[in-house]
Amino acid sequence: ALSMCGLAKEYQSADYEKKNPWLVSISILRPGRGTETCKGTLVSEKVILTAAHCFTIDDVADQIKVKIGQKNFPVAALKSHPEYTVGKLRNLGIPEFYDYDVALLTLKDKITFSAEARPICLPCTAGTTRALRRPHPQTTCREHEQELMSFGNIPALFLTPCREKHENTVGLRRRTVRIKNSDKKQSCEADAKKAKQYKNVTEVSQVVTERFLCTGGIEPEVDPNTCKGDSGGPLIIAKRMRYIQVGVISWGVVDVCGKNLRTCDSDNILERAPSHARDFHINLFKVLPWLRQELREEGLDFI
Ligand SMILES: Cc1cc(Br)c(Nc2ncc[nH]2)c2c(Cl)c[nH]c12
Repeated sequence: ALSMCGLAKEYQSADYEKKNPWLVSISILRPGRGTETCKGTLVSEKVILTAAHCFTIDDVADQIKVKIGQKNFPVAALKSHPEYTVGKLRNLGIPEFYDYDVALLTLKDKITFSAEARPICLPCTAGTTRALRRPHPQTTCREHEQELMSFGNIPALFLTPCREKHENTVGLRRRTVRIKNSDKKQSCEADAKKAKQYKNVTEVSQVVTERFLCTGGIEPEVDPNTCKGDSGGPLIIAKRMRYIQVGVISWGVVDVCGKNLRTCDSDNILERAPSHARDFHINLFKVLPWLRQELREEGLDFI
């Protein structure tokens, strides 16, 4: 049977690889310049979705290490979105521009799905129609967007590493945020100008384009924030224990983490982040033509 996307072990004692079997850790080895780490998601038997800004023009596939569950997988190819151009606005004094900040890694070999390695659901695929318990093929892509991204501030979640208090191991925590999609959208986007890299931004729409979803801040509730290392990770909407990825974590206004990991226990919920600490994610509904094209042979059955 077609593998079911967005399905995870839910029992409390399951380790985090089983609770988030699509989460991929990506390390890019740069001889003499250390290693950059990013996150990504498994979207088919051999393709990983992540952020384009994790890579530089000189990175080649064999420098990239991918870990899913506890296993490492070699990478065959890296392809960033053709419209991603980080230096596009340099002449306006804007050093980093994250429009179309998405990329796909293709693994050398197909992965056998297991409790530790399973794909997440992507918008406008038959898998998401099934996950939403809607009739296939009658259900349309527009209906996916209406059901998932309807009006209002949409509850969503992202995953961030944390330090297990007692052992010295790294855990993973689901953090709930609200996608500001209505009355709070304007003020969410306006805070982009408070990023130190964006002091020369005159018009917010220069850096917050149509491709972005905005989370963070303290209205209607305090949202946790991403860290740089979360780049490329998923922004997920959970519907009846099925998980659908609607965004890719791209950039944020304040790097609330710095070097030290936050502890996993939930007592430090009251983050010290300022109200203008916002995060911006590439909206997968806005890069569908590219996803369809690049994933056309992955058996995802786009609708
Ligand atoms: C997830 C993430 C990525 C990047 Br790149 C950051 N850096 C940045 N944002 C604006 C310009 N550069 C941040 C910050 Cl800051 C917080 N979270 C981030």
